[in-house]
Amino acid sequence: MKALFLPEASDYIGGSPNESLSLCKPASQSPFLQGLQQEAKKHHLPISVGVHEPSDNPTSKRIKNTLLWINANGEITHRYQKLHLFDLEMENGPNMRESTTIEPGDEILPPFDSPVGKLGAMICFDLRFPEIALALKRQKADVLLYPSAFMPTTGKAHWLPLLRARAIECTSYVIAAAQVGAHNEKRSSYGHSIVIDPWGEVVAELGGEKTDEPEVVFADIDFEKLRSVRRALPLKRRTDVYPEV
Ligand SMILES: O=C(O)CNC(=O)[C@H](CS)NC(=O)CCC(=O)C(=O)O
Repeated sequence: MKALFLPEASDYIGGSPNESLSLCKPASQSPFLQGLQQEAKKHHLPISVGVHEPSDNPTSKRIKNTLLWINANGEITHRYQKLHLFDLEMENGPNMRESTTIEPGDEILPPFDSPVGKLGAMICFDLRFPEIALALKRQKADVLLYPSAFMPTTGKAHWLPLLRARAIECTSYVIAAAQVGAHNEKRSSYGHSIVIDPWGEVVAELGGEKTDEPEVVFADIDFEKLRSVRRALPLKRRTDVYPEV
């Protein structure tokens, strides 16, 4: 059983807020998504993909940043809308204001079954908020998804330790497919797509030498490993002392 995991914003990364808005299409009118749906069906391969989608409010000047699950019949069966938006203001750049173009979601998508385990959906900047990962783990997620387009500056400093921490503290697999290289004059992404096991060990990663080229990496999800780590390290929370998330 296999599944394909693609990054955040796999449809496009705009060079400006206006470009991002103007390129946005509903799923039913997106040639990119329709292509993926056909391929999913043809190869019987479920696909997780991050895209942009229009707001439900037709007068909104913002769009949604979503993660879609396309099942092996080519149908979109799950949709998570990014909760935390990336606003960054460093003294000498880079700056980023995702909240000007993106409308935040307001719910956690309950983990859902897939051929590669029960999946918990998050997107990129959500990685910095352990509460959402812990809530998904509590709802029985086996695998945490962080499709991303991390910035090179923050990526170098934070990508790996944050992802390993989420895997270790949730005793869960982490799959983080990431955008890589230059998108336009202003934007480029850190890359380093990675799969981490529930013990915190990196089982597959991209990056290495040619960090700027698109690549694919394969990894196995070992359910016996998942069970044995959780058995050995039960992490019983003191929700009598602090609130459960
Ligand atoms: O803009 C798009 O179309 C796609 N979305 C993104 O690239 C988003 C928002 S700008 N990137 C991040 O959240 C990076 C977070 C990050 O780098 C960090 O947390 O350090």
